[in-house]
Amino acid sequence: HHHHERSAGIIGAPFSKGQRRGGVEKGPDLIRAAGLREKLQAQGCAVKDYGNLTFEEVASDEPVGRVKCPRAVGSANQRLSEAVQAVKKDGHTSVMLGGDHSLAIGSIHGHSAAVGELSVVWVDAHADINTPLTSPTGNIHGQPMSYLLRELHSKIPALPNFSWIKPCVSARDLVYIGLRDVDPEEHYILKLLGVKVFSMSEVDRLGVARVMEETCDYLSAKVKKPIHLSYDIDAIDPSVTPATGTPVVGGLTYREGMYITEHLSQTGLLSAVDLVEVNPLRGRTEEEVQSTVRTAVDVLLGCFGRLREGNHPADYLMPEP
Ligand SMILES: CC(C)[C@H](N)C(=O)N[C@H]1CN[C@H](C(=O)O)[C@@H]1CCC[B-](O)(O)O
Ligand SMILES: [Mn+2]
Ligand SMILES: [Mn+2]
Repeated sequence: HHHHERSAGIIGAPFSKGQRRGGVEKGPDLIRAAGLREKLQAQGCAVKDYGNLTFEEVASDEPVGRVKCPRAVGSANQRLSEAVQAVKKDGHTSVMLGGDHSLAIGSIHGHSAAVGELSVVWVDAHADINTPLTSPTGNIHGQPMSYLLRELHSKIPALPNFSWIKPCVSARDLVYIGLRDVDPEEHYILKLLGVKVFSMSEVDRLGVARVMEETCDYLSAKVKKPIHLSYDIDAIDPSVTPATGTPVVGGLTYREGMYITEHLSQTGLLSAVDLVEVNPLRGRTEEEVQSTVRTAVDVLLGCFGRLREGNHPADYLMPEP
């Protein structure tokens, strides 16, 4: 059993109740079918697949105020939190395959339970920081960060199956990349809390290399903390990843999407990754679905050391005649 430099613990979270479109629960198995495990192993990464979580059926889940499916979302994320904590305790980098972005609640909560203070890099067209009272839709996939930030705790009403959540992220330890569809209420919150944002305007102005340099300098300005990367596939342009619930034009190129994870991988601080919002039913053709799923896999391979220049095993020896 030779030593592996990197080790991935895969958790499938086939969950869709943080939003209204069926199909996103098929994400985990589609990403597996595209060869995630084999491709990670081929690049020298150890892999343990913990399988798909099974989420308890919630009988009646009437909205609370505007918030939809709170009981199912709260229960699913409590299970996910426990699962991520266990994967971290087993010594792996956690890889959570969604499912919708409400799953970041459990993923980040469980990661923090295992490692303590952490940084969050949120790659997304959206900020997903609405509170239950600011949300325009009531869909919890647009709200996950509001339950996790200490600075917003006083703005969050009690919800059924949410009382287990302890806010575990400080606004100073959060960076957004790729924003281009932010609700006014979210924009107010981001400004109020002084959250670091690299919207698509900054990506255009600075270029992705400078964005990543500034992201990492900003997050490690005081002390280097484990990084939680929460990657919504809709951060990338819909011309590349159309099979997703809330596509927005003007997104990251495939190349920028890869550069982000190549850069984060090389910090050695990447401790957990979410890859969410892949929805095959939102692809108009099989090719649209496959382009989306292949890109999701490539994003994850970048997290575990894959470089476009190529890679070779540390112990490789050229064949001798
Ligand atoms: C609501 C529609 C009309 C709008 N184009 C749209 O999608 N808006 C985003 C922004 N705020 C909304 C919400 O809070 O419900 C939507 C959340 C997207 C969640 B994500 O996980 O995909 O990032
Ligand atoms: Mn999004
Ligand atoms: Mn999102």
